[in-house]
Amino acid sequence: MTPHNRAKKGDIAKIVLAPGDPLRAKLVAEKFLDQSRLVTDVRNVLGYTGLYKGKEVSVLSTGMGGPSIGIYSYELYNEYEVEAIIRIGTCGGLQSEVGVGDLVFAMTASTDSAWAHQYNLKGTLSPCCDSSLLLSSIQTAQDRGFTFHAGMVFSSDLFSSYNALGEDSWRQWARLGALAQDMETYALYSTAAWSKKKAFSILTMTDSCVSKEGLADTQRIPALYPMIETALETAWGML
Ligand SMILES: O=P(O)(O)O[C@H]1O[C@H](CO)[C@@H](O)[C@H]1O
Ligand SMILES: O=c1cc[nH]c(=O)[nH]1
Repeated sequence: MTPHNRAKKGDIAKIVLAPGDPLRAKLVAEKFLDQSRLVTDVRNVLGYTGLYKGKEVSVLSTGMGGPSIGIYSYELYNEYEVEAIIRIGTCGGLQSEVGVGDLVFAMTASTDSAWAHQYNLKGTLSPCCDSSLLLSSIQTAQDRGFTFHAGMVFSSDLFSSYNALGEDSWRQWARLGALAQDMETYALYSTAAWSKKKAFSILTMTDSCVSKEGLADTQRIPALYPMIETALETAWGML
């Protein structure tokens, strides 16, 4: 147990899917896992463990932003002996070729946050995903015909659609190739590197900063299924 997680040590599987939204964790548990059970609900941050095709997988929400996923992922890796975390998040699209509903595989993350200052580096940290999780997800997406893009994402402390920098704050990151903007991948990959564990972010593009298109409320949940299926297949292959 930790101040943020009441699960006991053996209650959490070696691989954890990590959405920001607690209700997305509940959805994964109820719709995609067999025999799922709630293992933590501290602060209403929901965590479940169940079976996917006979193998044990957990899903734990991480809240929004680097500091929040930083706490949950640090505890999972270092207190619960979790080997790999696969984030299943939404993102803002920063390139015209990334369509609404497409998957974005984050090979690396850039950031405007001071997250890496804690490591006392004399330079800039560019954390990357685990290559085996990336390759496995590419295979699943190809097999199932899911449209995906793999490359750099921009993890911001600011929500992409509105912040004091103005609605064009994302453009320079896009100019340098960022596919999408989320808020957690940089902190997750850094925490995995520090903990000597694996991480991978699979994102669904729900709101395009380029075209201003987005998913309607009724489309939001089913649009996340390809991401969830890809993450579960990838987890299953690692177990
Ligand atoms: O859908 P989730 O996983 O929460 O991810 C995205 O959505 C939130 C912003 O709406 C941020 O957490 C961002 O990274
Ligand atoms: O960070 C995010 C997440 C979803 N949609 C956005 O526009 N930004």
